[in-house]
Parts: sequence; C-alpha cells; structure tokens
Amino acid sequence: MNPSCNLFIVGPTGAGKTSIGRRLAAHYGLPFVDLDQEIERHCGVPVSTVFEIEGEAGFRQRESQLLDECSRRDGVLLATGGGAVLDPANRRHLAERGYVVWLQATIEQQLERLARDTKRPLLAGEDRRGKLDAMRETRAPLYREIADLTVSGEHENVAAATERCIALIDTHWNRTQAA
Ligand SMILES: Nc1ncnc2c1ncn2[C@@H]1O[C@H](COP(=O)(O)OP(=O)(O)OP(=O)(O)O)[C@@H](O)[C@H]1O
Ligand SMILES: O=C(O)C1=C[C@@H](O)[C@@H](O)[C@H](O)C1
Ligand SMILES: [Mg+2]
Repeated sequence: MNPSCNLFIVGPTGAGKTSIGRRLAAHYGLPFVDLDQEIERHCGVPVSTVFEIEGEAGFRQRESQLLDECSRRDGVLLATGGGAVLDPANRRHLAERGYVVWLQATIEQQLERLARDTKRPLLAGEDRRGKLDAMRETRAPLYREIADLTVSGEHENVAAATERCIALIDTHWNRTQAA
C-alpha cells in the first residue's frame, strides 16, 4: 500500500472501471478521470478511430503519455483502460502514485456486458471468448502485480458492485497517510 490519496482502477475490459469508478469518485469527492475518455478528448476522435489510424502501438503510446500525466495529479480517481497495465512504465506509475484497485470480472460477465458493444476494437470480429481468454492470460498477472486491493466480480449490478468496493476500500485504504 502506498501513501497516496489517488485511487486507480485497473482490470479487464467490461469489469466496470468506468461506470463504478465514476460512482466511487463521487463517493470519495475525487475528480473522476477516465483514461480512454482523456485519449478521446486529446485526439478528438473515438478510441476505435485512434486504433484504425495509428494501430494499437499508436494508441498505447498515447495511453502511456496520458497515464503518466494523469497519475501525477494529487487526489484523483483514475479509471484506466483494460490494457493500460501492459506497459511496465505504466505499472510503475500506477503502483507508485496511487492506491490500485483491481476490479475483476468473469469471461461470462464480460461477454454479457459487452455483447452489443462496438467501441472496443480489440473485441471486433469473431471469437470474442478466445480474445478475452488470451487477454486474461497475459494481463491477470500484471493486474495482480500492482493491485493493493482486489475486488471480485460477483456483483450483479453496478450499484451493488460500487457498494462492495466502498466497503473494501474503506477497510483497506489508509488515507491518513495521504501526502
Ligand atoms: N458490476 C456490474 N454489473 C452489471 N453491469 C456492469 C457491471 N460493471 C459494469 N457493467 C456494465 O458493463 C458495461 C461496461 O462497463 P465499463 O465501461 O464500466 O467497463 P470498463 O471496465 O470501463 O471497460 P474498458 O476497459 O473497456 O474501458 C457497461 O454497460 C456497464 O454498465
Ligand atoms: O482491453 C484493452 O486493451 C482496451 C480496453 C479499453 O478500455 C480501451 O483502452 C481500448 O479499447 C483497449
Ligand atoms: Mg472504461
């Protein structure tokens, strides 16, 4: 656990980082920053268009640059994108600059929640389950590496999941160490 008053949310796509993160920010009185939305604001186009024009490598560069900027702030809730943990520098920034909450979700939950989604370019095309499985294989150890707190994904809706997060964060996050 580190002595920061930032809350950072990591986890797989569809875990609820954006929707639960927004509610957590309101609860804790922190400005809410969503990394994907920051990228869209800077580029003026949706994430899917950044992928189309610059490829995943271009997107990851922008993601890393903005993660560095956003995580330097003091007292924010930052909801990251599902793949933000892939870059070792991003992981270092998150681990050193905030209290990291790993929001989990099962593959079934991801498939159900994102069934109608067209905004996640890495899920485009056939075999979503296979893609999600492959991402999990690579990324779960990376979420684990930096997580200060892990919240399982068994909650049936966003409100219940948010309440569960608050209960766990209140128990484990020692904000009195805030700089
Ligand atoms: N605990 C939950 N129960 C039910 N639905 C949920 C839950 N968490 C998220 N959802 C729904 O799943 C969808 C995706 O959630 P959200 O965009 O917050 O995920 P994310 O973790 O930010 O994904 P990404 O990494 O792709 O940005 C939304 O429609 C949201 O309402
Ligand atoms: O899981 C991922 O790699 C991604 C998740 C989204 O949040 C976006 O950051 C983008 O679609 C990539
Ligand atoms: Mg999100």
